[in-house]
Amino acid sequence: MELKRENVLIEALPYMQEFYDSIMVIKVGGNAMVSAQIMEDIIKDVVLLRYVGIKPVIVHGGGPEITEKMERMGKKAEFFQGLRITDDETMEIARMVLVGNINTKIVSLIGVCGGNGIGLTGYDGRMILGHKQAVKKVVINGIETEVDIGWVGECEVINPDILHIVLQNGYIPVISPIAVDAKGNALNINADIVAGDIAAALHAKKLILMTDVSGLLRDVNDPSSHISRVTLDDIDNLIAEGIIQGGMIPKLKGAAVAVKNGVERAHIINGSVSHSMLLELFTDCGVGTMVYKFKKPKD
Ligand SMILES: Nc1ncnc2c1ncn2[C@@H]1O[C@H](COP(=O)(O)OP(=O)(O)O)[C@@H](O)[C@H]1O
Ligand SMILES: CC(=O)N[C@@H](CCC(=O)OP(=O)(O)O)C(=O)O
Repeated sequence: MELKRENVLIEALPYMQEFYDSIMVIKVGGNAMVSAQIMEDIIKDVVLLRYVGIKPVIVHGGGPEITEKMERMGKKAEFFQGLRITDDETMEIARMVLVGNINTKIVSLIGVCGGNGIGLTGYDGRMILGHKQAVKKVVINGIETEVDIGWVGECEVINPDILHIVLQNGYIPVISPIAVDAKGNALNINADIVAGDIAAALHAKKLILMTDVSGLLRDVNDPSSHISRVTLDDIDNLIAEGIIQGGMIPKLKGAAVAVKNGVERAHIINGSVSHSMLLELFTDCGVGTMVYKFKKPKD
């Protein structure tokens, strides 16, 4: 049956009413930013949200770009449990790529699409205060070894004041996942974790995590094994069963922090499919995986 255009628009009305004036934190992963066209489509959607009275906040990643830049500079990217081992030089490269390149590009695109973006890092307004993660202990061949993952941080405090100021004035904040420690050192934090913490601190209505898969899959190689809903209680089991792996772990952890702290729902969606965010937010058929706190709502 052909869906009439006017029906699509009218289906959006109750959602627009519900979301009016609410804050939504949108995390755009490096893997979602697959092409200039996709990037533009994502930003157009964000600007549309602003024009229908929603207050979007973007947190961006850029892991693949950091790796590419490191390799071009003759440096091997190494990870420990999904976190980039970040020595002095890697921190410099990460800041160059995240702040100097990706953040500026997103802010510029927002302008081109008719919105007002403003680029921020954890330094601005002392927004993301953190500390270096402790040295990790691992057992290799039966011998306990210490692994220092360098300038990788953990959020301690989020000061959302600067975000409220810019949101109140109609800007779309664009946040790089860089925190600052008490001595002023920069810290590299996974962008999903930053997005979860920011959504919690802002008491956002929703956290939307955009990546390159259509949400959580029971079998990562089988797109038909899509899981459309998970509760907070499901997450630990799915990690323990090995179903949630690699880059999906920080996403679910970020989603869990947000939802535990009052964000109504978190959604993991495929950002590399054009306008997936509009479908998730404004139509009756969601397209990703929804993370929520309590028992499953009725189908
Ligand atoms: N159960 C799972 N369902 C879907 N994706 C998974 C799952 N477990 C691991 N993944 C991996 O997580 C990746 C997304 O995380 P990541 O590469 O960090 O993306 P981003 O750069 O968007 O943050 C997927 O491309 C997929 O390979
Ligand atoms: C500590 C750590 O691993 N930080 C990440 C920050 C960027 C990020 O999270 O990017 P994606 O969202 O594209 O994965 C990194 O250096 O890759």
